[in-house]
Amino acid sequence: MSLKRLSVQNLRNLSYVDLELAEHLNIIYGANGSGKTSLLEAISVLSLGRSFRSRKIKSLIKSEQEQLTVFGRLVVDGEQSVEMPVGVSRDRQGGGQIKVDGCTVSSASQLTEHLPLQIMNGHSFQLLEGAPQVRRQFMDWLVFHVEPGFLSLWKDVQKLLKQRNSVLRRDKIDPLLLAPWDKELAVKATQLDQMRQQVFDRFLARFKALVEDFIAIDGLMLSYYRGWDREQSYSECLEAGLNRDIDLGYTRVGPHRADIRIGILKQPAAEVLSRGQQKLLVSALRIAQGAVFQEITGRRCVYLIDDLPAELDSHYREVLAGWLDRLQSQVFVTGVERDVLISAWPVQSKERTQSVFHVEHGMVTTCETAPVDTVNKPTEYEVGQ
Ligand SMILES: Nc1ncnc2c1ncn2[C@@H]1O[C@H](COP(=O)(O)OP(=O)(O)OP(=O)(O)O)[C@@H](O)[C@H]1O
Repeated sequence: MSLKRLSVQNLRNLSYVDLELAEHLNIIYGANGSGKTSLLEAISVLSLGRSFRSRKIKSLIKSEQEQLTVFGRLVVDGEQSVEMPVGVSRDRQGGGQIKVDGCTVSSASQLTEHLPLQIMNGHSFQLLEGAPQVRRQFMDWLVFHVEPGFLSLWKDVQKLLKQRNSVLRRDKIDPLLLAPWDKELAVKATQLDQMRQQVFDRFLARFKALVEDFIAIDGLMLSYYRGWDREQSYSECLEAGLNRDIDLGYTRVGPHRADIRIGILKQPAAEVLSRGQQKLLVSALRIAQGAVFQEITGRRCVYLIDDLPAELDSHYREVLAGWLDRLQSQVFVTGVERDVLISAWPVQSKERTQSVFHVEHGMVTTCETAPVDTVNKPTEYEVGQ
Protein backbone atom coordinates (compact mmCIF):
# COMPACT_ATOMS: atom_id res chain seq x y z
CA MET A 1 0.00 0.00 0.00
CA SER A 2 1.16 3.54 -0.63
CA LEU A 3 -0.31 6.97 -0.14
CA LYS A 4 -0.61 8.87 -3.39
CA ARG A 5 -2.26 12.03 -2.23
CA LEU A 6 -2.51 13.76 1.15
CA SER A 7 -4.74 16.71 2.07
CA VAL A 8 -4.63 18.17 5.55
CA GLN A 9 -6.72 20.90 7.12
CA ASN A 10 -6.19 22.48 10.54
CA LEU A 11 -3.76 20.00 12.03
CA ARG A 12 -1.34 21.76 14.43
CA ASN A 13 0.32 24.54 12.42
CA LEU A 14 -0.81 23.12 9.05
CA SER A 15 -3.79 25.21 7.88
CA TYR A 16 -4.08 23.60 4.49
CA VAL A 17 -1.74 21.23 2.69
CA ASP A 18 -2.43 19.23 -0.45
CA LEU A 19 0.38 17.00 -1.74
CA GLU A 20 1.05 14.48 -4.47
CA LEU A 21 3.40 11.92 -2.94
CA ALA A 22 6.11 9.69 -4.35
CA GLU A 23 5.50 5.96 -4.30
CA HIS A 24 8.82 5.27 -2.58
CA LEU A 25 10.86 8.00 -0.93
CA ASN A 26 9.41 11.27 0.41
CA ILE A 27 11.98 13.58 1.96
CA ILE A 28 10.58 16.31 4.21
CA TYR A 29 12.96 18.98 5.45
CA GLY A 30 12.62 22.28 7.24
CA ALA A 31 13.65 24.25 10.32
CA ASN A 32 12.71 23.30 13.87
CA GLY A 33 9.04 23.93 14.57
CA SER A 34 8.17 24.31 10.87
CA GLY A 35 5.61 21.45 10.77
CA LYS A 36 7.51 18.33 9.60
CA THR A 37 6.31 16.09 12.42
CA SER A 38 2.80 17.49 12.00
CA LEU A 39 2.82 16.22 8.42
CA LEU A 40 3.76 12.73 9.65
CA GLU A 41 1.06 12.99 12.31
CA ALA A 42 -1.47 13.70 9.56
CA ILE A 43 -0.49 10.42 7.88
CA SER A 44 -0.85 8.59 11.20
CA VAL A 45 -4.38 10.02 11.56
CA LEU A 46 -5.20 8.21 8.32
CA SER A 47 -3.95 4.93 9.76
CA LEU A 48 -4.72 5.10 13.49
CA GLY A 49 -7.48 7.70 13.59
CA ARG A 50 -5.17 9.73 15.87
CA SER A 51 -1.61 10.99 16.14
CA PHE A 52 1.28 8.73 17.14
CA ARG A 53 2.45 11.58 19.39
CA SER A 54 -0.56 11.99 21.64
CA ARG A 55 -4.03 10.60 22.18
CA LYS A 56 -5.32 14.07 22.98
CA ILE A 57 -7.18 15.22 19.93
CA LYS A 58 -7.55 18.78 21.19
CA SER A 59 -3.82 19.46 21.02
CA LEU A 60 -3.77 18.15 17.44
CA ILE A 61 -6.44 20.50 16.14
CA LYS A 62 -5.07 23.87 15.04
CA SER A 63 -5.55 26.56 17.70
CA GLU A 64 -8.81 28.45 17.32
CA GLN A 65 -10.20 25.88 14.88
CA GLU A 66 -13.04 23.51 15.66
CA GLN A 67 -12.03 20.46 13.66
CA LEU A 68 -9.26 18.87 11.66
CA THR A 69 -9.64 16.90 8.45
CA VAL A 70 -7.19 14.57 6.75
CA PHE A 71 -7.92 13.00 3.42
CA GLY A 72 -5.81 10.55 1.46
CA ARG A 73 -5.78 8.42 -1.66
CA LEU A 74 -4.27 4.98 -1.22
CA VAL A 75 -2.90 2.88 -4.03
CA VAL A 76 -3.45 -0.83 -3.58
CA ASP A 77 -0.24 -2.88 -3.95
CA GLY A 78 0.02 -4.71 -7.25
CA GLU A 79 -2.95 -2.78 -8.63
CA GLN A 80 -1.60 0.64 -9.47
CA SER A 81 -4.84 1.65 -11.10
CA VAL A 82 -6.95 0.91 -8.00
CA GLU A 83 -7.19 3.92 -5.72
CA MET A 84 -9.00 3.99 -2.39
CA PRO A 85 -10.05 7.25 -0.75
CA VAL A 86 -9.77 7.43 3.05
CA GLY A 87 -10.70 10.37 5.25
CA VAL A 88 -10.81 11.27 8.93
CA SER A 89 -12.30 14.30 10.63
CA ARG A 90 -12.07 14.97 14.38
CA ASP A 91 -13.55 17.79 16.42
CA ARG A 92 -12.87 19.30 19.83
CA GLN A 93 -15.94 17.64 21.39
CA GLY A 94 -14.52 14.20 20.64
CA GLY A 95 -16.77 13.65 17.64
CA GLY A 96 -15.69 12.86 14.12
CA GLN A 97 -16.02 10.60 11.16
CA ILE A 98 -13.91 7.93 9.50
CA LYS A 99 -14.52 7.07 5.85
CA VAL A 100 -12.94 4.21 3.94
CA ASP A 101 -13.62 3.86 0.24
CA GLY A 102 -16.70 6.08 0.48
CA CYS A 103 -18.26 4.28 3.46
CA THR A 104 -18.42 5.52 7.03
CA VAL A 105 -16.79 3.00 9.37
CA SER A 106 -17.04 2.74 13.14
CA SER A 107 -13.55 1.65 14.10
CA ALA A 108 -10.06 2.98 13.39
CA SER A 109 -8.82 -0.61 13.02
CA GLN A 110 -10.43 -0.60 9.57
CA LEU A 111 -8.12 2.29 8.66
CA THR A 112 -5.11 0.46 10.09
CA GLU A 113 -5.84 -2.60 7.97
CA HIS A 114 -5.66 -0.51 4.81
CA LEU A 115 -2.73 1.70 5.78
CA PRO A 116 -0.32 -0.27 7.97
CA LEU A 117 2.32 2.07 9.40
CA GLN A 118 5.71 1.67 10.97
CA ILE A 119 6.77 4.72 12.96
CA MET A 120 10.31 5.54 14.01
CA ASN A 121 10.80 8.56 16.21
CA GLY A 122 12.16 9.55 19.62
CA HIS A 123 9.66 7.23 21.31
CA SER A 124 11.03 4.21 19.45
CA PHE A 125 13.72 3.80 22.12
CA GLN A 126 10.88 2.65 24.38
CA LEU A 127 11.10 -0.68 22.53
CA LEU A 128 14.34 -1.24 24.43
CA GLU A 129 13.89 0.73 27.62
CA GLY A 130 10.08 0.72 28.09
CA ALA A 131 7.72 -1.69 29.83
CA PRO A 132 6.87 -5.12 28.32
CA GLN A 133 3.59 -3.64 27.06
CA VAL A 134 5.52 -1.65 24.43
CA ARG A 135 7.18 -4.76 23.02
CA ARG A 136 3.93 -6.72 23.27
CA GLN A 137 2.18 -4.06 21.20
CA PHE A 138 5.09 -4.16 18.74
CA MET A 139 4.77 -7.94 18.34
CA ASP A 140 0.97 -7.80 18.16
CA TRP A 141 1.14 -5.27 15.31
CA LEU A 142 2.55 -7.99 13.07
CA VAL A 143 0.28 -10.74 14.41
CA PHE A 144 -2.74 -8.47 13.84
CA HIS A 145 -1.75 -7.83 10.23
CA VAL A 146 -0.88 -11.39 9.25
CA GLU A 147 -3.32 -13.50 11.31
CA PRO A 148 -6.93 -12.64 10.42
CA GLY A 149 -8.33 -14.23 13.60
CA PHE A 150 -6.00 -12.40 15.97
CA LEU A 151 -8.07 -9.33 16.84
CA SER A 152 -11.21 -11.21 17.90
CA LEU A 153 -9.15 -13.78 19.82
CA TRP A 154 -7.22 -11.00 21.58
CA LYS A 155 -10.49 -9.26 22.50
CA ASP A 156 -11.94 -12.52 23.87
CA VAL A 157 -8.86 -13.06 26.04
CA GLN A 158 -9.07 -9.47 27.39
CA LYS A 159 -12.74 -9.98 28.21
CA LEU A 160 -12.18 -13.31 29.94
CA LEU A 161 -9.30 -11.89 31.99
CA LYS A 162 -11.45 -8.94 33.03
CA GLN A 163 -14.26 -11.26 34.13
CA ARG A 164 -11.84 -13.51 36.00
CA ASN A 165 -10.25 -10.54 37.77
CA SER A 166 -13.62 -9.22 38.86
CA VAL A 167 -14.45 -12.63 40.37
CA LEU A 168 -11.03 -12.67 42.09
CA ARG A 169 -11.86 -9.39 43.79
CA ARG A 170 -15.07 -10.69 45.39
CA ASP A 171 -15.16 -11.29 49.16
CA LYS A 172 -16.11 -14.93 48.83
CA ILE A 173 -14.73 -16.92 45.91
CA ASP A 174 -16.03 -20.28 44.91
CA PRO A 175 -13.29 -22.02 42.84
CA LEU A 176 -16.02 -24.02 41.12
CA LEU A 177 -17.45 -20.77 39.78
CA LEU A 178 -14.09 -19.89 38.25
CA ALA A 179 -13.52 -23.27 36.63
CA PRO A 180 -15.56 -22.74 33.41
CA TRP A 181 -14.01 -19.28 32.87
CA ASP A 182 -10.54 -20.66 33.41
CA LYS A 183 -11.14 -23.48 30.96
CA GLU A 184 -12.18 -21.10 28.22
CA LEU A 185 -9.43 -18.64 29.07
CA ALA A 186 -6.80 -21.38 28.90
CA VAL A 187 -7.95 -22.52 25.46
CA LYS A 188 -7.96 -19.00 23.99
CA ALA A 189 -4.74 -17.90 25.71
CA THR A 190 -2.98 -20.97 24.29
CA GLN A 191 -4.24 -20.19 20.78
CA LEU A 192 -3.05 -16.60 21.15
CA ASP A 193 0.36 -17.78 22.32
CA GLN A 194 0.68 -20.14 19.35
CA MET A 195 -0.12 -17.33 16.92
CA ARG A 196 2.44 -15.06 18.56
CA GLN A 197 5.10 -17.77 18.70
CA GLN A 198 4.75 -18.64 15.00
CA VAL A 199 4.89 -15.03 13.91
CA PHE A 200 7.80 -14.31 16.24
CA ASP A 201 9.85 -17.24 14.85
CA ARG A 202 9.42 -15.91 11.34
CA PHE A 203 10.22 -12.39 12.47
CA LEU A 204 13.37 -13.53 14.29
CA ALA A 205 14.76 -15.29 11.21
CA ARG A 206 14.20 -12.14 9.13
CA PHE A 207 15.69 -9.89 11.79
CA LYS A 208 18.84 -12.01 12.07
CA ALA A 209 19.35 -12.00 8.31
CA LEU A 210 18.92 -8.23 8.23
CA VAL A 211 21.31 -7.26 11.01
CA GLU A 212 24.00 -9.89 10.54
CA ASP A 213 26.15 -7.83 8.22
CA PHE A 214 25.43 -4.41 9.63
CA ILE A 215 25.20 -4.36 13.39
CA ALA A 216 28.34 -5.72 14.95
CA ILE A 217 26.85 -6.38 18.39
CA ASP A 218 28.27 -9.47 20.09
CA GLY A 219 25.80 -11.54 22.04
CA LEU A 220 22.62 -9.85 20.79
CA MET A 221 19.69 -12.08 21.80
CA LEU A 222 15.98 -11.82 21.09
CA SER A 223 13.53 -14.20 22.66
CA TYR A 224 9.76 -14.46 23.04
CA TYR A 225 8.31 -14.84 26.53
CA ARG A 226 4.73 -16.02 26.37
CA GLY A 227 3.71 -14.69 29.80
CA TRP A 228 3.80 -17.91 31.79
CA ASP A 229 6.11 -20.80 32.57
CA ARG A 230 7.30 -22.69 29.50
CA GLU A 231 7.16 -25.99 31.35
CA GLN A 232 3.46 -25.73 32.24
CA SER A 233 0.21 -25.47 30.33
CA TYR A 234 -1.78 -22.31 31.01
CA SER A 235 -4.52 -24.26 32.83
CA GLU A 236 -1.89 -25.75 35.15
CA CYS A 237 -0.52 -22.26 35.77
CA LEU A 238 -3.95 -20.83 36.55
CA GLU A 239 -4.69 -23.68 38.93
CA ALA A 240 -1.33 -23.54 40.68
CA GLY A 241 -1.47 -19.77 41.06
CA LEU A 242 -5.11 -19.46 42.15
CA ASN A 243 -4.47 -18.65 45.83
CA ARG A 244 -1.84 -16.07 44.91
CA ASP A 245 -4.21 -14.52 42.33
CA ILE A 246 -6.96 -14.35 44.98
CA ASP A 247 -4.55 -12.54 47.35
CA LEU A 248 -3.52 -10.11 44.59
CA GLY A 249 -7.03 -9.64 43.19
CA TYR A 250 -5.85 -10.17 39.60
CA THR A 251 -4.42 -12.81 37.27
CA ARG A 252 -0.66 -12.59 37.62
CA VAL A 253 0.52 -14.60 34.62
CA GLY A 254 -0.81 -15.10 31.11
CA PRO A 255 -0.70 -13.75 27.55
CA HIS A 256 -1.22 -10.25 28.97
CA ARG A 257 2.31 -10.53 30.35
CA ALA A 258 3.97 -11.61 27.09
CA ASP A 259 7.19 -9.85 26.11
CA ILE A 260 10.09 -9.89 23.69
CA ARG A 261 13.32 -9.95 25.63
CA ILE A 262 16.13 -8.07 23.95
CA GLY A 263 19.50 -8.48 25.58
CA ILE A 264 23.22 -8.34 25.02
CA LEU A 265 25.10 -11.11 26.81
CA LYS A 266 22.18 -11.42 29.26
CA GLN A 267 22.02 -7.71 30.03
CA PRO A 268 19.18 -5.45 28.80
CA ALA A 269 20.20 -3.92 25.46
CA ALA A 270 19.27 -0.40 26.65
CA GLU A 271 21.94 -0.63 29.35
CA VAL A 272 24.74 -1.73 27.04
CA LEU A 273 24.31 -0.09 23.65
CA SER A 274 25.19 3.46 22.60
CA ARG A 275 22.30 5.71 21.57
CA GLY A 276 23.19 5.34 17.88
CA GLN A 277 23.39 1.55 18.18
CA GLN A 278 20.03 1.56 19.95
CA LYS A 279 18.47 3.60 17.18
CA LEU A 280 19.82 1.28 14.51
CA LEU A 281 18.62 -1.73 16.49
CA VAL A 282 15.06 -0.45 16.96
CA SER A 283 15.00 0.57 13.29
CA ALA A 284 16.10 -2.96 12.33
CA LEU A 285 13.27 -4.39 14.46
CA ARG A 286 10.71 -2.28 12.61
CA ILE A 287 12.21 -2.95 9.19
CA ALA A 288 12.31 -6.72 9.81
CA GLN A 289 8.67 -6.49 10.85
CA GLY A 290 7.77 -4.67 7.64
CA ALA A 291 9.69 -7.27 5.62
CA VAL A 292 7.81 -10.19 7.21
CA PHE A 293 4.52 -8.36 6.70
CA GLN A 294 5.45 -7.99 3.02
CA GLU A 295 6.50 -11.65 2.66
CA ILE A 296 3.30 -12.98 4.19
CA THR A 297 0.69 -10.60 2.81
CA GLY A 298 2.33 -9.43 -0.42
CA ARG A 299 1.54 -5.87 0.75
CA ARG A 300 3.93 -3.15 1.87
CA CYS A 301 3.63 -1.00 4.97
CA VAL A 302 4.44 2.69 5.06
CA TYR A 303 7.38 4.01 7.10
CA LEU A 304 7.31 7.33 8.95
CA ILE A 305 10.77 8.31 10.18
CA ASP A 306 10.90 11.49 12.18
CA ASP A 307 14.33 13.13 12.32
CA LEU A 308 16.30 10.34 10.69
CA PRO A 309 19.73 11.97 11.24
CA ALA A 310 19.31 12.37 15.02
CA GLU A 311 21.78 10.12 16.89
CA LEU A 312 23.18 8.56 13.68
CA ASP A 313 26.51 9.14 11.98
CA SER A 314 26.71 9.07 8.18
CA HIS A 315 27.54 5.33 8.09
CA TYR A 316 24.55 4.36 10.24
CA ARG A 317 22.30 6.72 8.24
CA GLU A 318 23.34 4.94 5.06
CA VAL A 319 22.79 1.50 6.60
CA LEU A 320 19.27 2.46 7.65
CA ALA A 321 18.43 4.09 4.32
CA GLY A 322 19.83 1.05 2.48
CA TRP A 323 17.54 -1.31 4.39
CA LEU A 324 14.53 0.84 3.63
CA ASP A 325 15.51 1.22 0.00
CA ARG A 326 15.67 -2.54 -0.48
CA LEU A 327 12.20 -2.96 1.00
CA GLN A 328 10.80 -0.72 -1.74
CA SER A 329 8.20 0.53 0.75
CA GLN A 330 6.88 4.04 0.82
CA VAL A 331 8.98 6.11 3.23
CA PHE A 332 8.40 9.56 4.71
CA VAL A 333 11.55 10.84 6.30
CA THR A 334 12.11 14.17 8.04
CA GLY A 335 15.15 16.18 9.05
CA VAL A 336 16.35 19.73 9.34
CA GLU A 337 18.89 19.58 6.53
CA ARG A 338 17.87 18.44 3.09
CA ASP A 339 21.28 17.29 1.87
CA VAL A 340 21.93 15.17 4.94
CA LEU A 341 18.69 13.31 4.21
CA ILE A 342 19.23 12.93 0.48
CA SER A 343 22.84 11.80 0.77
CA ALA A 344 21.87 8.93 3.09
CA TRP A 345 20.04 7.15 0.28
CA PRO A 346 21.85 5.02 -2.30
CA VAL A 347 22.38 6.79 -5.62
CA GLN A 348 19.00 7.28 -7.29
CA SER A 349 17.90 3.96 -8.70
CA LYS A 350 15.51 3.58 -11.59
CA GLU A 351 13.18 1.50 -9.43
CA ARG A 352 12.73 4.25 -6.89
CA THR A 353 10.52 7.30 -7.23
CA GLN A 354 11.19 10.17 -4.85
CA SER A 355 9.92 13.60 -3.91
CA VAL A 356 11.37 16.35 -1.77
CA PHE A 357 9.20 18.69 0.29
CA HIS A 358 10.24 21.85 2.09
CA VAL A 359 8.22 22.86 5.16
CA GLU A 360 8.26 26.43 6.40
CA HIS A 361 5.83 27.92 8.97
CA GLY A 362 3.24 25.25 8.20
CA MET A 363 3.47 25.69 4.43
CA VAL A 364 4.72 22.82 2.32
CA THR A 365 6.50 23.31 -0.99
CA THR A 366 7.25 20.51 -3.43
CA CYS A 367 10.84 20.72 -4.69
CA GLU A 368 12.37 19.37 -7.83
CA THR A 369 14.19 16.13 -7.14
CA ALA A 370 17.82 16.76 -7.92
CA PRO A 371 21.19 15.23 -7.07
CA VAL A 372 22.50 16.20 -3.68
CA ASP A 373 25.13 18.62 -4.99
CA THR A 374 22.64 20.79 -6.86
CA VAL A 375 20.32 23.28 -5.27
CA ASN A 376 16.64 22.31 -5.29
CA LYS A 377 14.55 25.25 -6.26
CA PRO A 378 10.90 25.27 -5.19
CA THR A 379 8.59 24.94 -8.14
CA GLU A 380 5.49 27.02 -8.75
CA TYR A 381 3.52 24.28 -7.00
CA GLU A 382 2.83 26.15 -3.76
CA VAL A 383 0.58 23.92 -1.70
CA GLY A 384 0.34 25.73 1.60
CA GLN A 385 -1.45 28.92 2.55
N1 LIG B 1 -2.68 22.81 18.09
C1 LIG B 1 -1.75 23.56 17.50
N2 LIG B 1 -2.12 24.64 16.78
C2 LIG B 1 -1.21 25.41 16.16
N3 LIG B 1 0.11 25.16 16.19
C3 LIG B 1 0.56 24.12 16.91
C4 LIG B 1 -0.36 23.26 17.59
N4 LIG B 1 0.35 22.28 18.20
C5 LIG B 1 1.64 22.52 17.91
N5 LIG B 1 1.78 23.61 17.15
C6 LIG B 1 3.00 24.21 16.57
O1 LIG B 1 3.21 23.56 15.33
C7 LIG B 1 4.58 23.72 14.97
C8 LIG B 1 5.05 22.52 14.22
O2 LIG B 1 5.45 21.50 15.10
P1 LIG B 1 6.21 20.21 14.57
O3 LIG B 1 6.42 19.34 15.76
O4 LIG B 1 5.49 19.65 13.42
O5 LIG B 1 7.59 20.83 14.08
P2 LIG B 1 8.86 20.11 13.42
O6 LIG B 1 9.09 20.75 12.10
O7 LIG B 1 8.72 18.65 13.46
O8 LIG B 1 9.98 20.59 14.42
P3 LIG B 1 11.33 19.89 14.99
O9 LIG B 1 12.32 19.89 13.88
O10 LIG B 1 11.72 20.83 16.08
O11 LIG B 1 10.96 18.55 15.49
C9 LIG B 1 5.32 24.08 16.24
O12 LIG B 1 5.73 25.42 16.12
C10 LIG B 1 4.28 23.93 17.32
O13 LIG B 1 4.45 24.86 18.36
